[in-house]
Amino acid sequence: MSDALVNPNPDPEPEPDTDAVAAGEVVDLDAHRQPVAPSDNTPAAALPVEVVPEDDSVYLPDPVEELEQSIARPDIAGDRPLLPQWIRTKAGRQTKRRAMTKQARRALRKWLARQRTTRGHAAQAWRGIRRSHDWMVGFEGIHIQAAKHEAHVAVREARDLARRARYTFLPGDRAQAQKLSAAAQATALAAVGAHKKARANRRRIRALRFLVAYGLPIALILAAWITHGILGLILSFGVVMAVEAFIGRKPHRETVWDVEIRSLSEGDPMTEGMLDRAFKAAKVISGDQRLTFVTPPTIDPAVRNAWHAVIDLPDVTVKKAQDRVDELAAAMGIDRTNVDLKQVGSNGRRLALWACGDDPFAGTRRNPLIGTDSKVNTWRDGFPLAFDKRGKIWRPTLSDYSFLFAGATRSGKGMGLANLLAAAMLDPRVRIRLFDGKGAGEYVPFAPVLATFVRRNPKRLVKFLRVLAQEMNRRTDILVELGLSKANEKLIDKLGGIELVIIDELATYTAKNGPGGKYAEEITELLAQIAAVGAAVGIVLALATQYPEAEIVTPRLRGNLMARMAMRVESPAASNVVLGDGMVGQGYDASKIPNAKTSRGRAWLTTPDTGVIEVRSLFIDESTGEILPLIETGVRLREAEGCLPGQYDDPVEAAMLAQTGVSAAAGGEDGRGTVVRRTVVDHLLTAAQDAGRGQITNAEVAAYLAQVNPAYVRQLRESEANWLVRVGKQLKAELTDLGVDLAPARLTEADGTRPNGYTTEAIKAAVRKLDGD
Ligand SMILES: Nc1ncnc2c1ncn2[C@@H]1O[C@H](COP(=O)(O)OP(=O)(O)OP(=O)(O)O)[C@@H](O)[C@H]1O
Repeated sequence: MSDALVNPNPDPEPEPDTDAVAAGEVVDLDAHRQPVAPSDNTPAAALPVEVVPEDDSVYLPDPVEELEQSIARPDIAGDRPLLPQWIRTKAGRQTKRRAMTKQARRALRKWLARQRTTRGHAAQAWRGIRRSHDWMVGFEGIHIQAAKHEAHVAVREARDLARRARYTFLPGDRAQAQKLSAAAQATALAAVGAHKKARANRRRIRALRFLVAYGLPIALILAAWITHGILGLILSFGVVMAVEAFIGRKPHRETVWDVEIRSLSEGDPMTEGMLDRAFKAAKVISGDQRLTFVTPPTIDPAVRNAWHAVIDLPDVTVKKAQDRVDELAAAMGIDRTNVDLKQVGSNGRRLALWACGDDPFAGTRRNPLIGTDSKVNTWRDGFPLAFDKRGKIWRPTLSDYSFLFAGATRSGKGMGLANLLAAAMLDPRVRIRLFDGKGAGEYVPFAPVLATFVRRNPKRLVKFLRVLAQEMNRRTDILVELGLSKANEKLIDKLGGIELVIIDELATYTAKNGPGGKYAEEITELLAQIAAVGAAVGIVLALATQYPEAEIVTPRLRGNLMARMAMRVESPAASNVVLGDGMVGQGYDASKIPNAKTSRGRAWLTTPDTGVIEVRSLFIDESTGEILPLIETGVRLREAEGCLPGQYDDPVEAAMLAQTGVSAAAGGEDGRGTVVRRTVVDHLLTAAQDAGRGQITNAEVAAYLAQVNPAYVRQLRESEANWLVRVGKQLKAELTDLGVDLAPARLTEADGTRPNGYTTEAIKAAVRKLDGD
């Protein structure tokens, strides 16, 4: 089939001939196109424009951009006025081929649908046998009857004429009568011969038909029985009955579909007529109103089976069309997910309509950073997070707001965070601080890059957030000094890098009766404060939770997390907790996302830049360890710039070390985020608890410390008294360094002796003080 189809409807007045277009209208775009009013806030019908990253950040081009380039061949000679460029592209041809295949399939399906039986297949098979028998019997009988009748008549006539000739005595008349009698006899003989021939003919034809109608099936059944036994008998009988049922089918005569109804999901092309009907059926416009096409429906080469058009609505706002998107989609034979309606321009009536016959989120898309070994500028270019229905990849920046990822278990929250981490690792300026509330090992491989990594430790988080709040104030002071309200890219280094605080499974920390219950209120408050002003000074939060409940994510906290991604949730109420009160009523309901493997990562995303849009997160295959090379690249890039944990002065972890005696940089000592403090006070407490008397003497303390710390071991030729004095001094110095006020006191032992030592209560009080409780 030629690529060049003639425009079936160059004139906007008459109804377009929908049948004439097989796979997409080839139209004079220039003739139809009117200038589209530029708009600041809407990207219009144009394919999305991406930020072009500069030299210090790498992004692979979106497939959309590639396609746009591939169809951007200029028509230098101007000799293709009626053909849009895309029809000449591979994508255009493929789309057309697909549409034709789909239509052929649909035609077959419809034909089959008409063959349905209403009285059971056995009846249908019996009808088939009867029909086969009728066919075998044939219509030859009627010829034989006629020939027989003719023969009878001719014989009777010949007999009469012979009798008349016999009894005619006048010589002239007798000769005439004999002549007639002879002719009648010849006719009678011929008629009898014809009758015999017809009978012979019928016997021959019937024998042949018998062979086909009965002989073949019987032979098939017998052959199958002999060669394959009883199984062959059953199978061949089944086949014969199926053929008989097919012969006995009784097609529905009444029309079960309306030829006027066209459906994008069936592969029909989007046409002006289809849209006009759909808008009327959805009651967006009334029966006497008409749509005006600014650009006619054309294929969107970026997405399979997708179309777009720009329409001027008659005395109706785009908002009204958006409100009736469900009905509109249904009238086009697709789901609302497959439709995107955007206002173009500022008069409120120009609509950019995009619709796709297939589910645009049925396929996955890989994160474009996979395989990259260059830096990413997350402040300016953002991080690739998700793709929308038009195939555009959204890249929120780390310069404006904090994030919330929420969804039921296995809905894809982790993938959202993985996309964020993938880009953050490749930006050495980002100090990633990860608090894993689930406590599993999934983030351990990231540890070498993480400025802070702590697993399931609410007490540590609350202390950290206090320190971070101070850090936020320090940064704010710098901005105040410079007379700025918000950090800019040049200031990032001066401020101390971009702080990205990731908390996976927030409920561990903010649930009142969870493991962090004691700190829940303070953590929520600190998070809300940091989310409110942090982004302005380069501190960004990314929180993830499986329990989107008002207790876990309070409305105040949610209000300050400006970018929120609601994956599939369990209830409309949970969806509202993420997206905002009343959003379900406006049609944004994450609980309607199907609970299926193919919908993992699907979500409603709301940010100040995008509004509420439907997306699916980009995919990073954990099973094949796709993230691991990115971690290695992250380590290499950071090492080169002195940005690995331990290579630079980190005021946050330094403060945490001073407060708690242990650092969680790169996951702490074991690199697994198991940040357990092992100070001398802990040793004292363990020793006292081991002693089991509620107190411990100096001598016992010295003996215990010598076991756990070589510095306390008694030296060769050191007298016991000297050793005890040395241990006492060393211990005092360590306690002073920790800021712990714990001096030995005189104890009373059960045997009446009064050695120096510590009560367990006094040590516990020192531990509590150290923990800041
Ligand atoms: N955008 C996506 N495309 C394809 N598959 C995805 C996508 N997002 C998630 N998945 C798959 O869904 C599964 C669950 O994802 P993930 O672990 O991110 O969910 P989760 O909500 O964090 O689960 P959990 O609550 O158990 O931690 C994984 O196997 C993942 O590969």
